[in-house]
Amino acid sequence: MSSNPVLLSDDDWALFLDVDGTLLEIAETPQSVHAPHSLKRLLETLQMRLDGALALISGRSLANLDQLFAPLRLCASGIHGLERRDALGMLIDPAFDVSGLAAAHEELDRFVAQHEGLLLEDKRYSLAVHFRRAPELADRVRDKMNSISARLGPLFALQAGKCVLELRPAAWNKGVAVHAFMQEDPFRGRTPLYIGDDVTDEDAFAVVNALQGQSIRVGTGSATHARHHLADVDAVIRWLHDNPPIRHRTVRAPQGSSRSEYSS
Ligand SMILES: O=P(O)(O)OC[C@H]1O[C@H](O[C@H]2O[C@H](CO)[C@@H](O)[C@H](O)[C@H]2O)[C@H](O)[C@@H](O)[C@@H]1O
Repeated sequence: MSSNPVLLSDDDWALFLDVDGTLLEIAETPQSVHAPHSLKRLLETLQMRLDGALALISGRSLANLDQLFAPLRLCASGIHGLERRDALGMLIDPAFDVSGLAAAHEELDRFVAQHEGLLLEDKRYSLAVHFRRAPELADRVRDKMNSISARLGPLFALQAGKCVLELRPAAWNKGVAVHAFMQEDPFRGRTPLYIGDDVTDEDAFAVVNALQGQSIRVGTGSATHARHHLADVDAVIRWLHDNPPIRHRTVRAPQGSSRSEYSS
């Protein structure tokens, strides 16, 4: 795995960015993160230079992403690939029946109330239990989520993350979202570049690799499909500033040979 990703200068890039741990430093609770103005400006600039081929691919809900990055309303996928907003601003929100989660919600409400430091995040289609403030409870959370998962059956998957375990619809993942964006303008025909930091980004790395794109894992420690590596959130922001993936337009020279030029 290379720690100095290099972009081929004459590719037309489509950029996919994970959020927590990639663009935003991990914080004690989901609500305590903040997207600085400089980050929003960087995303806006990249989006323009890519003619719109930039999407956030997050475990957070779309509504939550819009709050965090307001006033930007970027192309995005929320809840690990389940929700999606395309480049026309259209919402693709599969009518997934979540009634099966109601009993799990009640059970987890009680469980979290009995264990100080745990936090239940209800994302409508999924339920996440955070234990960042009580890491000693990790095994107990795992046991509880495993037992609920077994009762819910194969429609829901148990998703691990950073100090979190989540029950989410099994049919979607971040790879599904990246694949869907790549079928649509302005992503179609581009070379995908995905940057992410967590186990939930691995499906997307695999899809991007299969499309001959670039995959970059942030941080170290776990096995990964990613082919490149950046150290942390600061390194990601610096790298995006220094190596902005942009759109190149191939223009025909008079003799019929071709050359590339930046679209900006
Ligand atoms: O796919 P991502 O955009 O990376 O989102 C993954 C999860 O991020 C949030 O939880 C994580 O970040 C919190 C804030 O830094 C942190 O307190 C928590 O421990 C992390 O797991 C978010 O709350 C989840 O819904 C996302 O799935």
